[in-house]
Amino acid sequence: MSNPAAAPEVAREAQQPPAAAAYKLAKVYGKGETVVHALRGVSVEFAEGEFTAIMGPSGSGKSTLMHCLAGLDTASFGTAQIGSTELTGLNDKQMTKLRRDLIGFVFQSFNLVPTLTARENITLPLDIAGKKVDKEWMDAVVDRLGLADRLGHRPSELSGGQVQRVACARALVGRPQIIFGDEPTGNLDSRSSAEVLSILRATVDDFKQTVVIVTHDPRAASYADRVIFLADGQIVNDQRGLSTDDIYEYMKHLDEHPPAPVPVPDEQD
Ligand SMILES: Nc1ncnc2c1ncn2[C@@H]1O[C@H](COP(=O)(O)OP(=O)(O)OP(=O)(O)O)[C@@H](O)[C@H]1O
Repeated sequence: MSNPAAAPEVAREAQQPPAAAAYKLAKVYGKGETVVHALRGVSVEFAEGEFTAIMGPSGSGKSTLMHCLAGLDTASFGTAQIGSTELTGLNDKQMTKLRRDLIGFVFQSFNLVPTLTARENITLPLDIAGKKVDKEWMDAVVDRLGLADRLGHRPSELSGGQVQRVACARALVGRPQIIFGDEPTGNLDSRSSAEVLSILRATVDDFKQTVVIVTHDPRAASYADRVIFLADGQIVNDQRGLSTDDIYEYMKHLDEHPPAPVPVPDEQD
């Protein structure tokens, strides 16, 4: 549902349209006594060619924000955009095409197809879209993620970390305009985590792709150019160039001093 009052209010970060944006995005679950305001009117733009990490305490709305931005969930109020396309205006078919053409996903819940090999899973989105696989890039991604000798294996023959790296390769291989990751290193050991994060970093630095991840891990967030902190469905801090220690300290501060909830847009109107 689109809210006509949801005019963009955030300052444009760059001359070109943002790779993704939310304007006064609100998400309400349930009603009456069980109502949950998962997002309380969040406005944020993600500039092209930037790596952003979204952090915040459990239940602060990180996944909800990412799912609304990626067209996997719909907002109760406000708008979400990919490039200049407003997602609320799209039908199912248009949404599927937009997700397929422009977005790469590294979500833990996005399972691989069990009957396909790792290689087939990685190229599946391109095969479906009828696009050619860039072999050089595919080899680089697969090498970097340590999957070269696992390409013929099916998901059941891979470890959890390898499955997650295959999902990461699948998201990267088509060089989508924007990559969303929900805890992309959640199940990985520190070495595999570093590989996944450094390849995400490289897609931003070398190919000017846009990456947005949700993470609980300050070390993972420190790979990002920008860290957005959510608490109780609102953005409470938005900074660039933070170190692991800075992020850790701010998360501690958030736990100790949770901000007061802001009124949600439907209450304001
Ligand atoms: N389908 C749903 N029905 C009801 N409430 C929901 C639903 N999905 C999420 N919520 C609630 O919305 C709030 C935000 O959830 P969300 O998953 O976005 O938080 P999160 O910051 O990603 O949390 P975590 O770090 O624990 O994954 C939480 O209070 C959650 O319980």
